[in-house]
Amino acid sequence: MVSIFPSYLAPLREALLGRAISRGLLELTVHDLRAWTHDVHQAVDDSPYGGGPGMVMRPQVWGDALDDVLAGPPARLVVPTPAGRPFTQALAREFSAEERLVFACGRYEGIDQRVLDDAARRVTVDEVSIGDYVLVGGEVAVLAIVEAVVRLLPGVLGNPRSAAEDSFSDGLLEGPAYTRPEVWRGLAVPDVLRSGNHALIDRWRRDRSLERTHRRRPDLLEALPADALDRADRAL
Ligand SMILES: NCc1ccc(-c2ccccc2)nc1
Repeated sequence: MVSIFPSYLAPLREALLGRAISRGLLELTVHDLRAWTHDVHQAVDDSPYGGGPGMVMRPQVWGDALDDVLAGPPARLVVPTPAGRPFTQALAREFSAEERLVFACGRYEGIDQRVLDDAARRVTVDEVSIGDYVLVGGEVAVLAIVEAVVRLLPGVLGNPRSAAEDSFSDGLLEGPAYTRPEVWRGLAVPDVLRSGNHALIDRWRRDRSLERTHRRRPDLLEALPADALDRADRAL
C-alpha cells in the first residue's frame, strides 16, 4: 500500500488480519508516498489544471512510487475513489485470487489521471468505490477492501462455512441472528430456532433473508438470476 498517512493502515495489523500475517497467510507492506519526493517540502500535491477547488496529487511522485512498488511479481493496482466502479463481494472474491494487490491511497481531490493511465500500460488498474460518499482519502476504503478480501483467503477464518454463507453469497441479506439467553429483556428467541427441526430452521432463515432483502435492498432481489428463487421463495 502507498499512502501519505501510513499509520492510517496500522489497524490491518490487529486481530484476525494481524494473526493471518503472523501465520504467513499474507504479507503486508505500507509505503509512505513522501519517500518518493525530492524537494525539501516533500510536496505531493499541486493546483488543478482548469481551476476549481482543492489540490491534485502530482504525477511525478506517484509515478516513481508505483514504478518501484509495482516492480516484481505481477500485481493488480487498486485505487479507491468515489468515482470508481462498485466494490462488491464478487470483486472481493476476484481480488482474493490475486497473487499480489497494490493499493494507491489518494488524498485531496485525487491522483492525476495520467498516473492511472500510465500504470494501466503495465498492470490491471481497478478504480473502485466502497459507497456513494466522499471520504478525505482512500485509506479507510483500503481498510474495508482488504478486510473483505483477506477474510476469503483459505485458513484466515476459523469457520470456512461463514465465508461461503455470509451475506451476498446467495445474493440475499443475512437474516437476524440470536444466542443465549432464550429470553432477554422480555424478548424471546423465535421458537423455530430451538425446535431442532433443521429443515424448518433453514426455511425460516431463508424467509427472513428474503423478507429483509425485499424491505431493505429490493435492488438485490432484482439482480438475482431467474432461477435463484424457488417456488417456496416466491410464495413468501
Ligand atoms: N467510495 C468511498 C471513497 C473512496 C475514496 C475516497 C477519496 C476521497 C478523497 C481522495 C481520494 C479518495 N472517497 C470515498
